[in-house]
Amino acid sequence: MNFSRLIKNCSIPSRWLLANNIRYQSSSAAQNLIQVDINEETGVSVVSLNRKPVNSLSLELFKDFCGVMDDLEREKVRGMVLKSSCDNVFSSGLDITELYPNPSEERFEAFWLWFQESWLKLYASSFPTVAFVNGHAPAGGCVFAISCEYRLMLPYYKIGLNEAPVGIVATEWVMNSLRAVLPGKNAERLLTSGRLLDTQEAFDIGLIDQIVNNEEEAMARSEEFFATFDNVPKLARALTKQVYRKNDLNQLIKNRSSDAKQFLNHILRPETQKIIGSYFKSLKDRKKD
Ligand SMILES: CCCCC/C=C\C/C=C\C/C=C/C(=O)SCCNC(=O)CCNC(=O)[C@H](O)C(C)(C)COP(=O)(O)OP(=O)(O)OC[C@H]1O[C@@H](n2cnc3c(N)ncnc32)[C@H](O)[C@@H]1OP(=O)(O)O
Repeated sequence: MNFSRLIKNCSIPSRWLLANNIRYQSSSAAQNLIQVDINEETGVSVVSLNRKPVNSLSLELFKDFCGVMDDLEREKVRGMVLKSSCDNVFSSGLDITELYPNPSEERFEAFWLWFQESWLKLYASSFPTVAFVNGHAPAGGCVFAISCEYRLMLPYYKIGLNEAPVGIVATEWVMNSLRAVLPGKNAERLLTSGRLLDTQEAFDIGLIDQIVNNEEEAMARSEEFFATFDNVPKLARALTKQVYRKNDLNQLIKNRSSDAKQFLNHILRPETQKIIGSYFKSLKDRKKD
């Protein structure tokens, strides 16, 4: 195998960004949408999604996430723990206001490309990744979690890919990330039913790896996970992960602009807009009851 070609092919940021003529520029330093804390002693970085109240995923959050991932690659961190700094919610998924009502083509295209970019950087990161699911993780929240290598979750929350009931078809690369974590038939059932599982159910079918009771425990379990790689050369580990995930990555890399167009066409269909609109209204109305 030609390793130098492989490394070049895995040079995640520049190759993929330049292909789409988009470059990282921190969009929201003042908003502090992502908090990063690197422990100098252990080399572990804790990345907290911080878009109050429920970490809905906006264009600005995706841009900042990509910037953070680039920084962590440069810093050569030993591992990353991804968590939320919002109460009770890991992430509520894509910000519905990016999808409804009828987004402008320009904004939506940028939104989707940065979302793809976030997934590519997380899914192919050279360092080990742990999701500490410290709150509900529907839809895009679940995608963040399944794109990491290891999942820890607090009890009594919900996780799953509920795109279908919201009128959205999860894209193929999202389905592939789920298939990488769950055996075929469970993955398909989770996607087609859009059912959200509670922590125990998610553990029972293998969607998460461990249930933890608090943050301290989560950090201790993460440290144990990172320690399993301490005697493995970093480059060999990273390339093994990237080659193992290569088919999933290539499926998106080869189809980035058609993926964005397809999703936009789907979102702009009047029937889809209607379903998302009534779903969003039901979210707002829930509070009034
Ligand atoms: C590596 C990168 C991976 C990224 C992957 C992303 C996407 C994957 C690909 C495919 C498609 C994905 C589609 C989606 O994600 S669509 C979004 C689907 N999300 C949901 O269905 C969740 C909806 N929210 C909830 O169920 C609940 O809010 C909650 C998360 C369980 C939290 O409940 P809680 O009671 O604590 O809060 P509220 O419900 O009162 O919410 C507070 C406030 O926020 C508004 N809100 C909630 N979710 C969203 C959202 N996703 N977008 C925009 N706004 C949201 C809610 O309406 C409230 O607003 P208010 O004005 O009433 O205060």
